[in-house]
Amino acid sequence: MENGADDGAVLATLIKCVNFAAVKHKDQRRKDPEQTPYINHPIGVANLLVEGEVKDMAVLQAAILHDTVEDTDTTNEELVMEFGTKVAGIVAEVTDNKNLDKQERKRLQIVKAASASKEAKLVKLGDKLYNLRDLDRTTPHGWTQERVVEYFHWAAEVVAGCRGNNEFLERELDKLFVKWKVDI
Ligand SMILES: Nc1nc2c(ncn2[C@@H]2O[C@H](COP(=O)(O)OP(=O)(O)O)[C@@H](OP(=O)(O)OP(=O)(O)O)[C@H]2O)c(=O)[nH]1
Ligand SMILES: [Mn+2]
Repeated sequence: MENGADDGAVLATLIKCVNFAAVKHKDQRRKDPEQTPYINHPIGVANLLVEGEVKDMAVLQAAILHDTVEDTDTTNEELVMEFGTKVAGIVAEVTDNKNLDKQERKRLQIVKAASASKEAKLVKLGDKLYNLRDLDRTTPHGWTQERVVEYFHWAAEVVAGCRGNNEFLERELDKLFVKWKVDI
């Protein structure tokens, strides 16, 4: 069956989004021993949401863009201009304030998760699932086993505030929490 004009527009929007994130993250690598290109992470988070049958385009776009403001020179205004207020708003909700010290940033993620929008909670669930699967697969460069275990426990607290939004993502997260003996 031939694709309709609407399908073309949806695809064009998603490709623009992937390209924007790829350009912004172009010099970044993951912390795994293989130094995987960073862009694999945001694309992978969006792909987890697709596996979880998330259909909301704004959520999928926000997933692809979710680390651009936190980790690159991208501004919220730029996202508003390029992708609109809804997508930019979701990204803003999942963006840590890097001016705060790390402990405070981590504490705020737990506090803010519970009152976040459903859209932001979905991105958070995908982000945490991707990062925990990564930690389950391999240890980032320079991380001790204790730091990995701590991340699992902290992530479970953030995930607690995001529950009730996606059965697939929450089930996959729970499998990892059970494996790593984290109380849920
Ligand atoms: N597990 C894992 N994480 C990696 C790797 N490479 C980069 N990261 C990123 O590191 C962050 C988690 O490391 P932390 O030490 O807790 O955070 P920090 O980078 O902000 O200091 C995640 O950021 P984030 O996506 O913004 O999420 P989060 O900080 O909200 O958890 C994750 O995407 C890797 O190889 N494995
Ligand atoms: Mn992320």
